[in-house]
Amino acid sequence: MSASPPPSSSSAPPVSQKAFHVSWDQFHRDARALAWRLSASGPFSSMIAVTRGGLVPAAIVARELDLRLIDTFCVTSYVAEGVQGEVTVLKGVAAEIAAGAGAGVLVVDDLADTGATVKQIRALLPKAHIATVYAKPLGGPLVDTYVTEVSQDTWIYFPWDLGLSFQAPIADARR
Ligand SMILES: O=P(O)(O)OC[C@H]1O[C@H](OP(=O)(O)OP(=O)(O)O)[C@H](O)[C@@H]1O
Ligand SMILES: O=c1[nH]c(=O)c2nc[nH]c2[nH]1
Ligand SMILES: [Mg+2]
Repeated sequence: MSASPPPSSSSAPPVSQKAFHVSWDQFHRDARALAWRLSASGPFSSMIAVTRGGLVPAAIVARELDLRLIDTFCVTSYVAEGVQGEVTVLKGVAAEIAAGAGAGVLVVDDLADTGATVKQIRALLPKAHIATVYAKPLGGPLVDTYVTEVSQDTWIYFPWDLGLSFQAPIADARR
């Protein structure tokens, strides 16, 4: 799968140079690995999935940790690949879950990049346990648990954003 170079913008974080393509199988394994790590933390009474990317790992982690009370925190910030706009909260969390500043609440997202999204969640729920599958150096220190770190100049391509496509033989590039 080839990656088109991301667009640049003066307000954007460092333009990604590298591409990390994640298959469904790999994502499932990494989300399970996150659940294994989280099983040593907690216990958690409820979960918050950070939409949209957090919905997929949240389902996998909830299944592994037998969590059934799940809310969403609906937020968006990236307007295009590598181009971050304002972090906009479209929907907060239910009062009963937010009660107690998030104590006993597990928050799950697919990744922490600049950490802007995690900062929003931390401000709302300072006692929550925030977990992501992947993290970049700026976001990783703000997260309580993650599985794999990639460099800041790597763009992660998630399986729900990918499709199968023809690959030209390597020899073609040398002609
Ligand atoms: O650490 P940050 O720089 O805040 O970036 C990480 C966030 O960006 C992406 O979400 P996005 O806002 O693009 O929305 P999506 O989940 O709907 O794709 C990703 O799913 C994280 O939630
Ligand atoms: O698909 C994505 N890959 C990334 O690396 C990333 N960083 C922020 N938002 C992102 N979305
Ligand atoms: Mg997201």
